[in-house]
Amino acid sequence: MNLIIDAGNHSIKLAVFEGGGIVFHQNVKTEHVARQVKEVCDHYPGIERSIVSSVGNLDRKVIAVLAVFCEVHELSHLSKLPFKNSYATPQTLGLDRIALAASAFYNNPKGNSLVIDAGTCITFDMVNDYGEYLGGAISPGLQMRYRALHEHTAKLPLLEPTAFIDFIGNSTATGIHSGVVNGICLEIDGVIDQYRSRFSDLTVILTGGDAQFLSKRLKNTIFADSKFLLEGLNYLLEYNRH
Ligand SMILES: Nc1ncnc2c1ncn2[C@@H]1O[C@H](COP(=O)(O)OP(=O)(O)O)[C@@H](O)[C@H]1O
Ligand SMILES: CC(C)(COP(=O)(O)O)[C@@H](O)C(=O)NCCC(=O)O
Repeated sequence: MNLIIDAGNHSIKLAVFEGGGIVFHQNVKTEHVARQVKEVCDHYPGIERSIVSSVGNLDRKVIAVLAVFCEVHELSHLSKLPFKNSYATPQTLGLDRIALAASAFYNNPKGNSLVIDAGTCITFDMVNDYGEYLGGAISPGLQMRYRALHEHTAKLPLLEPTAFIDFIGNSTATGIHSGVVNGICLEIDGVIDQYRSRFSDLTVILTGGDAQFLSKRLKNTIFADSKFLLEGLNYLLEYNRH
């Protein structure tokens, strides 16, 4: 069994894999991770290995707790990758983006894949049909856009994401919802179109905390998979076994 830890900027995800499939997964708040890791390891004594990917503020204590129970691989730019990484600054590439690229590569090794992760940020990551990771884009996420409008103005309220009726907002609230939600959807659809014009037979994956909310609002029909990143980390853990 493998224990997977994905520490994003919003939340930390724990998952247990057995024989390539997920048998347990959970979102945990930062302050509870060390305790939760111990509970999961106690509950699944079959856990032998673990991989940790952090782009957030994961307490080093979590790694120390984990090391008591199993072998730990801390994902880094020095980890072995199954694809060619052509990012110009591999040492600064987000570890979550490496995991997404790994998942894209394993799921579609001979095809073109674009992964869109709608989390704290929205990231776009491209793996081509030669198994080469090219990079992509980093854009503000859904909550971040609502918060930015509130925090950088005197008058705009902080709103929660909601379905809006028309792109012409006729009030402050509907104007904000249109700007944020309609803006993100047009951005994602537009970016997908750009990639489709350059790459034939492109597979597009949408994942991350806001994937479900956004997928039904996008023009492009794409596959939303919430476990995509965790599966990428599990592949990388197996790939980095000694
Ligand atoms: N339980 C939830 N209910 C509603 N929205 C959620 C929930 N959990 C996460 N989200 C949404 O997902 C986003 C974070 O996605 P996530 O993939 O967890 O981000 P990160 O990888 O940056 O930690 C938040 O901005 C929020 O909009
Ligand atoms: C872009 C990110 C902040 C996204 O983080 P997330 O929204 O998944 O929490 C993260 O992948 C990161 O810190 N990247 C480093 C810069 C780069 O990828 O080039």
